[in-house]
Amino acid sequence: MTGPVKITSKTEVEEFLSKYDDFLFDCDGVLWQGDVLLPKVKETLDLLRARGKRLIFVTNNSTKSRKAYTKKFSKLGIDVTAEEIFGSAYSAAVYLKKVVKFPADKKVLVLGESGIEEELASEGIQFVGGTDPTLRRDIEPEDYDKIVPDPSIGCVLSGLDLHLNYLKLSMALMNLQVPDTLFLATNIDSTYPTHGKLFPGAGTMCAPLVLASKRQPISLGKPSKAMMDCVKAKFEFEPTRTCMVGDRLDTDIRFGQDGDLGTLLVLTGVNKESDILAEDAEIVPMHYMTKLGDIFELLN
Ligand SMILES: O=C(O)[C@H](O)[C@H](O)COP(=O)(O)O
Ligand SMILES: [Mg+2]
Repeated sequence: MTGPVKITSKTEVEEFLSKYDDFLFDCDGVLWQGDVLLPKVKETLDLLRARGKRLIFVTNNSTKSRKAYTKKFSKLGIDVTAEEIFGSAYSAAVYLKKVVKFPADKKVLVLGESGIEEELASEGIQFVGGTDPTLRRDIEPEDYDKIVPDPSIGCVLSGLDLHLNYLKLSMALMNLQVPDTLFLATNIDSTYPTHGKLFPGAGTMCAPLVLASKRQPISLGKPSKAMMDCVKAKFEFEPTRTCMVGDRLDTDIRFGQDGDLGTLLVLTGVNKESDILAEDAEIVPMHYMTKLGDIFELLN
């Protein structure tokens, strides 16, 4: 197996760029950490666009809808349309609408933020939970009798929820104990890279439910085939001329490999150089570089 090629020179960047027409960019840990753009990201994206490359943004972060992401990009000085963004909240909403054909008289119980709510609403799917402020409280003694399976709930959908609590977990578990209730996750990332550290990821929201319900969710984020099928259907790119750029081996790089794309790992997020150079490394990208901005810096 040829080892990963580290891109460190102008010649290597030119050779790398000549292989691809389309680039799928992961966001957290590649473009930014939290709300801070990583070095020379804007310059790199502008350079790729100037060379006629197509840019698509594929994020597992379900806290924002595609529309909300366009605002985040704009605040960071980068013009991106909602059509160029494909988030796990959108992936889950499309899956419920188009694959599950979720009944109009049923609701989704959401453990997550507004991104999930907005994408479900855009597909005409009813939901409860999510950012509902009445659920952001301790469980009270009188709740135990009130929390029962709700026949109007057809699905429990979990994502990165910055307001998780015992009350919401209890409501979700009651409904997951009904076998017909669908158990979905926007993604199951173990950690969330921000502020130079690793915080609990979306996977830690559904983990308690997996343990308690003895059920596994269907995950609609990277590296799921469901997400790749959706992205391929929407953008119709040529896999061998498309590169997935990510910071996480078990989501981004796996996603690219399973989709027969080229892969580039950047070391500004979850995984480090030692993870791919280790003898027992299971997932190894084709290429890697210290940060995405190296593309701009090495060419200038
Ligand atoms: O826990 C999460 O949801 C993920 O860490 C995070 O959102 C990943 O986002 P991405 O790197 O796919 O943009
Ligand atoms: Mg990432």
